[in-house]
Amino acid sequence: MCGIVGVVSTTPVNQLIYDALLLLQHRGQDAAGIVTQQGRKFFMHKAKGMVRDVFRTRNMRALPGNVGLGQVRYPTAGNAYSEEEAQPFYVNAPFGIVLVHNGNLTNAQTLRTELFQTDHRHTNTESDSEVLLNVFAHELERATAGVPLSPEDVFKAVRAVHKRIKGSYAVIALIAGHGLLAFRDPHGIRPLAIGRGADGTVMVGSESVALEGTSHVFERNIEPGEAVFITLDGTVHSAQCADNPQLNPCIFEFVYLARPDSVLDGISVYQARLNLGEALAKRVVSTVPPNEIDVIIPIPESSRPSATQLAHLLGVPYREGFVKNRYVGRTFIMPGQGVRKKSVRQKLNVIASEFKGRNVLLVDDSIVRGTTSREIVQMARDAGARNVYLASAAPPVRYPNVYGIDMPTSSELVAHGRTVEEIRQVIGCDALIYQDVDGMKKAVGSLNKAIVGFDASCFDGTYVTGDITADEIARLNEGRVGVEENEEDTSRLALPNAQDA
Ligand SMILES: O=P(O)(O)OC[C@H]1O[C@H](OP(=O)(O)OP(=O)(O)O)[C@H](O)[C@@H]1O
Ligand SMILES: NC(=O)CC[C@H](N)C(=O)O
Ligand SMILES: [Mg+2]
Repeated sequence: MCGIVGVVSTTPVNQLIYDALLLLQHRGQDAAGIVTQQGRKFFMHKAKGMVRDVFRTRNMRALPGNVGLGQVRYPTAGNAYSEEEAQPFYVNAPFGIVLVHNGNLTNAQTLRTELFQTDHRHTNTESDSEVLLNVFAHELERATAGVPLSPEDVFKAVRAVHKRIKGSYAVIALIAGHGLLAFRDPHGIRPLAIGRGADGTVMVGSESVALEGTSHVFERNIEPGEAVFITLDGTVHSAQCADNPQLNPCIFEFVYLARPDSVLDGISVYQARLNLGEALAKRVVSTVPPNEIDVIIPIPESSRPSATQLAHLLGVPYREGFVKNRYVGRTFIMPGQGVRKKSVRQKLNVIASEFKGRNVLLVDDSIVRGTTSREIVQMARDAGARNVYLASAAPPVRYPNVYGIDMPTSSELVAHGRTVEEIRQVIGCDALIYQDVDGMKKAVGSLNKAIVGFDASCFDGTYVTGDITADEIARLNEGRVGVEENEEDTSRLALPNAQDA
């Protein structure tokens, strides 16, 4: 999950791309980059860090032109610490292409070998996105009938890309002197939308909030498998480039990744979270009678809509018991377990009066490694809570994610191989209530009946692009830097009074 944006306008786009990236900052905090084009020349600035830190005034001044793209990175492949793997990526032939990618390729290693041995192309990083760019460049070279490029040439290249690459990919690319291309994988796992400004500016971005927050009107989602090519005069061409497109958006976008004020694939993220809270209410009453709960407290930020709806339905007061330091980013998308753990305490502090002598029900949107929950439950106890119950608006996360969420191995997931009772003991709460998988799918899916199925692989172990074997998962993690050495293997966590599963 990264944030991507692309713009074709008649006025300078540097500030517009910067503003859109700020609105997508929650999708990636590790690196940021922008490329603009003036004449035939690309201007690029990218570095590690958040948008505000990466772009100083001098960098912004050095990004001229009326067309461009940008990305905020959340590393899920390659090297989380490498400056070179910040996006956009550039290749000089054919024409000159820069590209940004949200998602994760599951056959990047095979493609890297193929690129070298068959296509004779060099990749210089461990990033799957660089592989994607080179596959696209190779196919564009083959598809080009003449200069200037026709939209049909571009679509032909995208068709070939869909045949070669596997995994999840929402992509925006700028082809020098020709236009801006956007396409989505045949399952539409990662989101991508297009909209327009009053002056005719065309914008493509990961979430509707990037369009609306910069005064553009959302027009539609890019369809799974579809490619949209916007020529430099703002004309939009589009074509379906996949043989069997099927919309299977990632359900974790609705649980945690996306901003609540976004609408993705026709579903309001906020409404999805309210529905998850409603479904969770039914699960809570069967475990803890509402009259034994004095107060419901969300774990800020993402669980708030679900917690309000849960409190409303149970008729229990909703209170704020944790204050979030707004200057600390999202902890889940930080690379490395050490920094994630430290950041929970830096990020959240208790209002002790809300806990003292009370039975509290804490609500989170999801429990992944259990980093947040274990700290929070202890903080609630230290603040004097009598009983600390914990409810999760998502089901247990039991399987690795291979589509762009940083959950590469099952051993780091607190729910992997454990019963709910065992997880409860690891987290240290007095009762633990999870959403169930069907309840989650219904809660979100009822908001757009056209969606036949979600990618819910981290919850149900079903991979929409075809079965992913344990070997493939291991191969995907080869060459990853910035995860393993810091990662805490939760299978080694001691259970207080029980044997590990
Ligand atoms: O079990 P864990 O491995 O700790 O992961 C789950 C937690 O991480 C996320 O919060 P985060 O701080 O990233 O963002 P938020 O402020 O949007 O809730 C999520 O909302 C959970 O609170
Ligand atoms: N999560 C993402 O979308 C990341 C994109 C790409 N796989 C990277 O690691 O840079
Ligand atoms: Mg959270």
